[in-house]
Amino acid sequence: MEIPLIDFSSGSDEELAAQLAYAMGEVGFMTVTNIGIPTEIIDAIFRVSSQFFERDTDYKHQYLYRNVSENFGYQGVGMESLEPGKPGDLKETFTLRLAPGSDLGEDRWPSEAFRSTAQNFYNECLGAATRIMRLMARVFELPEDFFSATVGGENVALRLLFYPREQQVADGGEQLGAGAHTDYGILTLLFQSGVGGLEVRDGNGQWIPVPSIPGSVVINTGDLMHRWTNGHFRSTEHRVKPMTSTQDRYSVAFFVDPDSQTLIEVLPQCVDESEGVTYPPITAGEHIRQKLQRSHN
Ligand SMILES: O=C(O)CCC(=O)C(=O)O
Ligand SMILES: [Fe+2]
Repeated sequence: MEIPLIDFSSGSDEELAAQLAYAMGEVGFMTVTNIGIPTEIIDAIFRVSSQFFERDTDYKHQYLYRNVSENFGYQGVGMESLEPGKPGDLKETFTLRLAPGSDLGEDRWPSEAFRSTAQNFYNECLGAATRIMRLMARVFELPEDFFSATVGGENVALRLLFYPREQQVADGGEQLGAGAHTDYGILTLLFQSGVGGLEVRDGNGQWIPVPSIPGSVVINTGDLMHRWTNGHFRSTEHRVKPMTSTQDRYSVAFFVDPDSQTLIEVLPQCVDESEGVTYPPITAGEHIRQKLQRSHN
């Protein structure tokens, strides 16, 4: 299995939609270049991220994550297991749900520069994600804003991720940087800083590395897209290997999920008589709540 590479600066919308349909239908992941997010904005979020994670534990603990309904704040190594039941992930994170519209107090943000950089980056990512969602709607011959109209922002989250170097791996190799999981919502944009470690699982259960290509963004579809399309778009399992070498790894993820009240029902055009409807309807809120709970126990 190869991760398809798609250049968004060339081709008509129809051609891009066809490439996207192939990538999401066969792999569930693609690497995209020229999505239109300015390099300075990407560089700035990585700068803010490393400045934060380099601080000491006492400092970072001032901004601790409190609960899954806020879905906001800092988590240290071991505080989350993306693969439920496994030892905690060897990563640190700063999660920012609804970065621009957040009504959490000033004291929850490390600095004004952190806040404005995160908000700028969030807005750019939302623009890029909207373009992708419109192409996805085209694939299923839906009105252009069918998917994007469900994304008001209440379940959209930006996440800064830091995988510190030289980790001691517990339980005979069971512990990972990020445990094997599928993402929850419509799609995820993932930016990597040049250090590899992300892997996706192919149909034979083999783990395939996703290279970190400078200037590119990795995009994958999540569970709710999988359900909506009756499995036509994949929600592919992925994980991050633990950083046991002398290199730190940074990444930034932007999760695009529908508003809680959105009822995710299999699209009629995705049902053919032989397969029937595979998934019962579920609200986006219920699905996201279940997944967040499972990884934060
Ligand atoms: O850090 C990465 O490369 C992937 C992180 C990830 O898959 C996630 O947070 O959902
Ligand atoms: Fe993920």
